[in-house]
Amino acid sequence: MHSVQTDIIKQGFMVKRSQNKKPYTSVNYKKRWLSLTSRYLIYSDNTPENKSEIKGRIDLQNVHTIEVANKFIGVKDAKGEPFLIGYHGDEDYTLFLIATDPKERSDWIIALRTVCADNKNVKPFYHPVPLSGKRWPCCDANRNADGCKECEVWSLRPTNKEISTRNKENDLPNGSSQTQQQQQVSPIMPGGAAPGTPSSTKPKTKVVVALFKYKASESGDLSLDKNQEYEVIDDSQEHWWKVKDSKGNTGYIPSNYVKEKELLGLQQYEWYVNDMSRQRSESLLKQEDKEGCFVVRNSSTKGLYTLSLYTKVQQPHVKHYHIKQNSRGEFFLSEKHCCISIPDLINYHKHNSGGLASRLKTTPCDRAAPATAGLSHDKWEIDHNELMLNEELGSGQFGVVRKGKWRGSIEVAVKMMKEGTMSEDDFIEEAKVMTKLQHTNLVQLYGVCSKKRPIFIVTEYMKYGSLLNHLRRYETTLCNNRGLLLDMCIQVCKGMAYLERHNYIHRDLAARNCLVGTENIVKVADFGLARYVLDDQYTSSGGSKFPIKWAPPEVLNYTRFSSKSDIWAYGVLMWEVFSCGKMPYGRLKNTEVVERVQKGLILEQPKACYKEVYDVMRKCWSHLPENRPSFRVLKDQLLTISQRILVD
Ligand SMILES: Nc1ncnc2c1ncn2[C@@H]1O[C@H](COP(=O)(O)OP(=O)(O)OP(=O)(O)O)[C@@H](O)[C@H]1O
Ligand SMILES: [Zn+2]
Repeated sequence: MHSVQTDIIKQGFMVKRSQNKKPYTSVNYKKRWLSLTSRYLIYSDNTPENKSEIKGRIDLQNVHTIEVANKFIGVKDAKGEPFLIGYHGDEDYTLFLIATDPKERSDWIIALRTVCADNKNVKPFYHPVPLSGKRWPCCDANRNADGCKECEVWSLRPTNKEISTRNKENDLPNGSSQTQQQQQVSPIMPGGAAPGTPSSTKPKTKVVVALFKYKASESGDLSLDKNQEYEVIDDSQEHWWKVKDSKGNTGYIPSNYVKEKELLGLQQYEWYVNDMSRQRSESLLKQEDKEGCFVVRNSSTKGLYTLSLYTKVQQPHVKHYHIKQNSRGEFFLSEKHCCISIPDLINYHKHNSGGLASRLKTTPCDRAAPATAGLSHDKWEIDHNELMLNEELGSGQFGVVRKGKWRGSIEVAVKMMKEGTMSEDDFIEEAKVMTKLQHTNLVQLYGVCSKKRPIFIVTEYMKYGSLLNHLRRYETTLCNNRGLLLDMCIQVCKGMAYLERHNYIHRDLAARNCLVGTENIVKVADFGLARYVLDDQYTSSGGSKFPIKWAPPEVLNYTRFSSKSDIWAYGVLMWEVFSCGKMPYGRLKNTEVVERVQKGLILEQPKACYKEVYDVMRKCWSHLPENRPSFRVLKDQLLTISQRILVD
């Protein structure tokens, strides 16, 4: 029997996966009684009343990851909703638990994250499935590889409704008479399941809410109405889930258009824009140009929020306010007006400016929905006849790029590949994989038209064209806004960190291969394409079209590409950004550049560049690849620099 009953925050039965601390012992799943205290997560073989024996416990101080796991965590027909807890012991361990339904899972996750809220060394990435042998099946990386999936921000605040329906006793076993010490529940402290739900209730299905409208294009797809709820039938594939609407219709929908209802948090509000940077929020609000227009975004300090507000008083500008919390956990912008939740606080300031530059009046409207991973479920071959081709957007090595529309509704860019420029069959095979790469800062590949020649590559359309042209066109305004330049670099870094996490090498990263869209979004394009080019003027480092000025010594000498050669190119890209589109090494000939690089001479610090940012570039140009940072590390460093330079 354990004796820490006084401090129980949450308890209940769950299925626990054996932890396989020794390799090659067989995996088992056992029903366990879990007790969460402020210090430990304890698992026993039974309830304390029925003579329980403690089987193990985790010291919560060591927890670094608390995330939803993939449905299939190694057992064929596991029912329920898995999640995982990563923690340090003498090694790094992951505990997989399976809750009966989505609500119970999210209650456990929120309760655990609340207890662990102040933990140090919380990890930014994780693998959503157990290690298999020496590899991670999710990303096929080896066991030491960093996670392939981004962790959620831990400070998911429950809504008011959740707070009021909270009941601390409902997770106790039926008929239990034990008294619990009242846990110290601050208003933001999440609690257990809804009142009166014994832990043996029927598993509830996962319900998602549509964040965007979606129009089904194939018969197997389902349209989404914004804010409507859908029941999830099959979420075993990453990007397309099968769901059921309220009328009983079923079909596939893009998973990035919905969010699990239980985890919705602030995302149900129009004004919440998630991870948008300070610079991008300014672009968005200025574009909208309405007094009192505002958004709430994640601040650059993880777990905090910032209100960005547009006002024309005196002159049009955007003000940024940290949303602070007092010792009681209440939120405020000015200390006189504290509210129990962020939505309440926003509501308050809709009626009272309460010290802000303006009352909160409107939010930006008609924001574009994100690109989907392919144009429909399991679709990457696109019918030529369904593409309407319009004006030319530009042309490159491979041929002409034209703006187009798919089935009269979705704007796309169509790259018409000059015949004989690429090994087509290999590329078409690869395109299946590439449509599955999905990130805010990557230009989405929708698919290919490969049944006729020339083949078309169909991608997301980006309104402002290549980053290089954009930098040159807006040189005067951009070079006075160094914060925006740094933000562009950070956006590219995020896209590249995603590729790095998926062991995907770009091979031709440069400002000309990034594209700019609305709200100053920057995305990386043409990743991996270089492998399929047949022209050896382009592929061999001695060739006249080879991107020598973006290549590190090991590529020049041995054509050795890696994520670290992408890092070198990224340093050059940063240089391009901060010099507003200048040609690296000016008019030096390729042979002269090679000589310089071999001697260890590097590009000079551009005028508009911060010293700290130039230091980062120099690290990217370390002669030995292993001395260069990774994109994952770089991203954090750049965010820290941006935080220091601009008061958020
Ligand atoms: N998805 C897109 N949306 C909008 N414009 C695009 C898109 N893709 C390409 N463009 C435009 O077409 C131009 C040519 O693109 P392309 O990728 O073929 O060549 P490039 O990148 O300039 O050169 P290279 O082929 O040597 O890499 C770009 O500079 C850009 O202006
Ligand atoms: Zn993985």
